[in-house]
Amino acid sequence: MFYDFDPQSRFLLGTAGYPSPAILQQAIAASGTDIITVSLRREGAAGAAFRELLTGLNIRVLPNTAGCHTVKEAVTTAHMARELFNTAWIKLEVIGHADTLQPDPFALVEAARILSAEGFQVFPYTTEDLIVGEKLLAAGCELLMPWGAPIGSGQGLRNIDGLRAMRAWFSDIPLIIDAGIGAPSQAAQAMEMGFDGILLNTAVAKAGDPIGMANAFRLAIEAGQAARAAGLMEKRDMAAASTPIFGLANLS
Ligand SMILES: CC(=O)[C@@H](O)[C@H](O)COP(=O)(O)O
Repeated sequence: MFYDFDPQSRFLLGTAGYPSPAILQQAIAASGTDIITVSLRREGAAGAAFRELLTGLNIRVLPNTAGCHTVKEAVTTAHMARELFNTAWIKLEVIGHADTLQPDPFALVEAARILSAEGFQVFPYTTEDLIVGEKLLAAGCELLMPWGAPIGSGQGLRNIDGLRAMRAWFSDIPLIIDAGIGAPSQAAQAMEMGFDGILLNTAVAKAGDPIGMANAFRLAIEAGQAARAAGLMEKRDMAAASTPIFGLANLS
């Protein structure tokens, strides 16, 4: 569950930077997503146009505070988002570093505390840091969104060990990988590791064929989820014959 919502799809899609609104609309349909995220600061007053684009699609909007660098900016943007989209959901981004777009953990926790106390259901974009994760939960968040890699980098899961530790540490908390996913195989890998969802934008929006790529990510995320559910084999250091020798005909 992501707060009060149990989505069918574990693919959360960003809506920025598509070649056209029509391609965005078709990419959303091809992704099979139940949740799209929209940037208030980038879309500005385009809320009405956005709602129109979603007509007929059974999709929940997760507004985000992309581009915010301070607690005040993020909180103000969240207030605007609530008005515009009539939702208590907010994907909270408070960027601390212009080059890496790394979240500012101190401002993030503070903004999460303020917004949670105001009744928002906060989806915090964070790192794989366990202590920051603990603080975000204490601030009122019910899920965490660790980065795979810096936004727009397409590097995939850059700190596998850190993410694995996070998955183990927060075993009962929904964890959604957010940002830095560049290829469907990386999304499948995260789902195989037991993450609960994947949020991405650039890899689809900037693909040669965004609709085809949205479909490819849908398949990969479903495959990773199914593989996890089916029980992946343990890795071994040594070979283990896959064909049993018991019952072999004696040819000597
Ligand atoms: C759209 C959005 O919310 C981004 O800030 C998000 O983090 C996606 O990152 P990528 O563009 O790297 O997929």
